[in-house]
Amino acid sequence: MKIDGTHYRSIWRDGDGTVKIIDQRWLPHELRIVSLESRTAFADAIRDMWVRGAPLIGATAAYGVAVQMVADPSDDALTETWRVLHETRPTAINLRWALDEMDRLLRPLPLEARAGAAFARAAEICDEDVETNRRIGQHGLEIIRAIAAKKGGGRVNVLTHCNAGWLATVDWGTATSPIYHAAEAGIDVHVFVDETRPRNQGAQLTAWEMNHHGVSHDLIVDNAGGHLMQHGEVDLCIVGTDRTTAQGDVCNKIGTYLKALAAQANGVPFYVALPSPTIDWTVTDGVREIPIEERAQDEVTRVQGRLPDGKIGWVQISPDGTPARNPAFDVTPAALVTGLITERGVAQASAAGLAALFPEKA
Ligand SMILES: CSC[C@H]1O[C@H](OP(=O)(O)O)[C@H](O)[C@@H]1O
Repeated sequence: MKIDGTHYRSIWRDGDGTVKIIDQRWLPHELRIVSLESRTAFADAIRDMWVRGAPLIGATAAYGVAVQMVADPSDDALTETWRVLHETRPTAINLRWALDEMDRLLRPLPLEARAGAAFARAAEICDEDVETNRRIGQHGLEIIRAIAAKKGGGRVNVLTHCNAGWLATVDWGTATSPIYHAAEAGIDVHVFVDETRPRNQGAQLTAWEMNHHGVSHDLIVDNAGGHLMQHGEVDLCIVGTDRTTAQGDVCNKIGTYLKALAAQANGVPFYVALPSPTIDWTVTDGVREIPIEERAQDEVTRVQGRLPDGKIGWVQISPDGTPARNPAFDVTPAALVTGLITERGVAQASAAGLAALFPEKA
């Protein structure tokens, strides 16, 4: 995506051969680019959310394997890298998908061929993600265009949760791709950006993206969405996903389920932007089977931002020693999902719906 005239992806291999990322912990206040040069650095970057978002986590892990193959291409190193990177975050299926992809590709190869093949595959995974998200945008654009037509060309108000933007992927984003495509098609689109506690990916990242892309938006507290829907101010919701089951149950950032309940209660279409690597074909019951990451309590008891001295830091918002729970995701049952916007088109949130678009998986 273009930032001040420069085109960025959220991860790339630089001309000097190093892998660069945008360290998202410092956005929106500072755009910090860092190199990841060891398996440990890649693991830290995923675990501590320097990069986040299911597709980007997968792409980062793929490059993490490639960097490790330079250091040590042995079978043991390949196995240990799978383990070290896989244990960083348990919920986004793209992490396991990418690690399995790399392992399947590399293990049959001679050691001396592994690093080159790994970097080539990691680059392909990035390019595939960009194309997948572009197609999601095209399919999602038609949904927004139809709503605009029903409103006589009036403004289409979209609510989104967390950041499923280009910062959560390699480019375009998933939930934001239809929004960007609609804006570029000249449709009057407005976005309600859920701040998304506790890590505020909406306030810090989606608002930053909307600003830079010139998309009209309002930042809202997470608890305002139901009220806006009740008052007819939301035409549709589009969110991302970290893992969607073959039956269409959608695991996404904590709070998504509540938005889906409010959407159903108010007759607001609730769409999920779903790149196919995010489908876990092995899971049937999302609510009971998808592992939900529990993150540190201090993400709840503190909030990060720019301090009075201009530095970026954390402010405690609750009494010392306040205990907290911090489940990072929840699961929205398929029955609450209007449609799954995939790179192959819009599917019903059901086994039949996904099988119709992905017959090879059925
Ligand atoms: C396009 S996937 C984005 C997805 O990932 C986010 O989680 P996190 O920021 O913790 O990695 C959130 O669930 C987004 O919807």
